[in-house]
Amino acid sequence: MAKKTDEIEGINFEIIFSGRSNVGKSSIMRELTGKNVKVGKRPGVTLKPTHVRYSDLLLTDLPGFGFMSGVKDRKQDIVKDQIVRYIEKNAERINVAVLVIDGASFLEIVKRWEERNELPIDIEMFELFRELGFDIILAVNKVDKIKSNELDATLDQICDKLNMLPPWKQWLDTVAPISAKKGDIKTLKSLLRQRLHSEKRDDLFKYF
Ligand SMILES: Nc1nc2c(ncn2[C@@H]2O[C@H](COP(=O)(O)OP(=O)(O)OP(=O)(O)O)[C@@H](O)[C@H]2O)c(=O)[nH]1
Ligand SMILES: [Mg+2]
Repeated sequence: MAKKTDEIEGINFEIIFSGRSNVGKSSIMRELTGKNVKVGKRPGVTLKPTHVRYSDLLLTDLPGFGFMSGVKDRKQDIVKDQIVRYIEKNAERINVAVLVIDGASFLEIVKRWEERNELPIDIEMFELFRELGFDIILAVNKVDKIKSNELDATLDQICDKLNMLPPWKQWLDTVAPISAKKGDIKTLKSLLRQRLHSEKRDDLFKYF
């Protein structure tokens, strides 16, 4: 089982997985590590930061932002505060932030928020990660739900919303289209390895 502890000593490299509820953060952690991280059909499965540790490397699966089924609004706000507190408290040791989105519903959800004149929460988080100086990877998950002839255009529009000038292929260092469910996360793995390599931590490659 993955650990659920708040105080963890001796970590030199931390990678966080963050994003809206139900986008597949825990599925990615499970695929990446082979550990029995809890995943679920409804939003709001992960309610506390959940860790997988290898040596001095920590992978952290965060609870999701936003709607969670069967969870009260107030509780959602508490969870959101917890996430932001976790991120701010550990900002110094966090090297990489993987922002996970559901590629099949992202544009629709962003449109809904924009129609209400609100800043979509994913975009708010992306900006927070930038401000904190994290190296950001955008994992566009659930691409199995996007028609293959629409994939490039969808990825272009997603980049545009996050202030990355399209075409998305200019952002191959940042954007990883994946499908955790299909077990296809190789673009993400390769970006993570790139980050480990640039920190001279090739010794950690063996873990994924
Ligand atoms: N079609 C498809 N479904 C996926 C993919 N990845 C995950 N899912 C499904 O999405 C649902 C949510 O997955 P989780 O991994 O629990 O999502 P999460 O982001 O950890 O959710 P919270 O913990 O609630 O924030 C599950 O039903 C998964 O099977 C994918 O690549 N494609
Ligand atoms: Mg989860």
